[in-house]
Amino acid sequence: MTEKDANHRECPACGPECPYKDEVLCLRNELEALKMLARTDALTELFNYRHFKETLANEIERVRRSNQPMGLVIGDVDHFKSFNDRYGHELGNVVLKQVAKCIDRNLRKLDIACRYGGEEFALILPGTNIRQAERIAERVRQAIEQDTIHCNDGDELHVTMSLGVSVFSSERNCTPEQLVASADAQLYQAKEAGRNRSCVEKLEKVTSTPVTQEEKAALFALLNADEPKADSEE
Ligand SMILES: Nc1nc2c(ncn2[C@@H]2O[C@H](COP(=O)(O)OP(=O)(O)OP(=O)(O)O)[C@@H](O)[C@H]2O)c(=O)[nH]1
Repeated sequence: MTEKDANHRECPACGPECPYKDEVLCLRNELEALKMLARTDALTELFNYRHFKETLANEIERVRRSNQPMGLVIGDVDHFKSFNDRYGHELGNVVLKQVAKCIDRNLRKLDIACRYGGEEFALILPGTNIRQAERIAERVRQAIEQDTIHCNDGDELHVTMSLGVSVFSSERNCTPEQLVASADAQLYQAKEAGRNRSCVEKLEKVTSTPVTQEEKAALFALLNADEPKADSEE
């Protein structure tokens, strides 16, 4: 919106002649800025954990309705404690900011990058299947590996990241917490396997949907057929 448009906007409370129009519009803008701030991590400027939690729950609902899968990647900077101990917390913070930028550069517009906590990052990837999520995780991993951190004394440093990849689809029945736990388990595998790698959840292909006895009975009733006595007799 141009400045001219903004000046001609009606007051949302009392219409065009409202004497408090400018004040109300200004407060409204401030409220929007505060809302954004409440969802942003102060250090990295990515979304924060609060936004992650809300968005993950919403995206899971969207998958259930749209049938489009969603990827979840959790990444953790390798040996970050040693890095902090050796180079100091301030440089550690510089690294976290740079890692965040690197992640952001390597995602698509619709992807949602969050700081999960400490040196952990979470990426919500709407409309993404497990193979695509794996490719994105690898792209991020390689970009971080190739990025150079320039220190004030001229030194050049590098960090790496381990990542766990999981996916939610409409065939899957799990809670947001279980999905996070599954990506976390893959992250653990990546650390165990030597770090600086991504590990992907092995999904069992769902070939049939389990049907309850009640659903079976209802189906047979609909078809006016006799229900077999027990599964073992079929
Ligand atoms: N500089 C800085 N350090 C942080 C921040 N948040 C967490 N850390 C540090 O990140 C380190 C995480 O260490 P660990 O969880 O032991 O893991 P690690 O050393 O990265 O080892 P692996 O994950 O096993 O590769 C701790 O030393 C925390 O103090 C932060 O905002 N800034």
